[in-house]
Amino acid sequence: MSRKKALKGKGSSNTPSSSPSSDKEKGKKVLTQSNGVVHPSRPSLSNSGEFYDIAFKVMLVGDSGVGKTCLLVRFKDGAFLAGSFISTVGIDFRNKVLNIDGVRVKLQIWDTAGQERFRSVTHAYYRDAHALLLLYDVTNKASFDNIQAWLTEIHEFTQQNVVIMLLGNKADSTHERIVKREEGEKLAKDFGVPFMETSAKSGLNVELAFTAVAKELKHREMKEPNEPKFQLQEYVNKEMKGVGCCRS
Ligand SMILES: Nc1nc2c(ncn2[C@@H]2O[C@H](COP(=O)(O)OP(=O)(O)OP(=O)(O)O)[C@@H](O)[C@H]2O)c(=O)[nH]1
Ligand SMILES: [Mg+2]
Repeated sequence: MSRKKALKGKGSSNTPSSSPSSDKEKGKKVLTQSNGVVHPSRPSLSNSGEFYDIAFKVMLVGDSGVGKTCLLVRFKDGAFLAGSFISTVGIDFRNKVLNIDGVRVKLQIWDTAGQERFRSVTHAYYRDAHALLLLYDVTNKASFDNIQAWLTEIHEFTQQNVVIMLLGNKADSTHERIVKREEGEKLAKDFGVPFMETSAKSGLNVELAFTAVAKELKHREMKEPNEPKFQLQEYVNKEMKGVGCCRS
């Protein structure tokens, strides 16, 4: 399999037409399959010095304030955006290349605005997504109660085989916690999606959330005929850290 340049750093867009087609715009040959998975045609080096073998689009969704932007910044830069809350306007993306079992997987991660008024912008991006991380805030009951509505919306606008993972974020907020971990687990079980708690603040399980999704996507795309199916929830259960434990 050949390799290709990862898109440069941070991007932002308010229209799907300016979604990450920059590889094509730069005149480089990119093989895009019908499901939108990108297998680049020849090697190249990104500005950050990273090659990749295969690329996927991942979206962060959930109510405003649940911590989507912070989760992405923690994953990409290893930092926490403390201080005043700046709500995302429209949609924005960042890239990160992960080494999954020797394969360089580029995740193009779309950070959406949780506010209702941007919902139609977000809908336009759903159909290209290979995976969604759906977040609620363990200190905000409304954000948890809205998960069912989010899932309905996701199923309406995404590809049928999209990977969905439910994340209960802000797990570091022990005193402010309203939603118990067991409630998150039950909801996820009811809807048949994998689940874990995360904290963009402490870093708890942040790397794992993205790695698990990347593993699932990579396995789906590159599975050998007699290789067993990757068990996402089993992998998460094995690797997951609990609150009060160590950093991810
Ligand atoms: N304690 C704690 N606070 C967090 C965590 N993640 C985010 N926050 C705080 O929650 C607020 C909202 O975080 P954002 O990441 O901006 O929320 P968002 O989901 O991107 O919101 P929108 O862009 O409006 O959709 C900020 O004040 C963050 O500092 C976390 O894991 N723990
Ligand atoms: Mg945001």
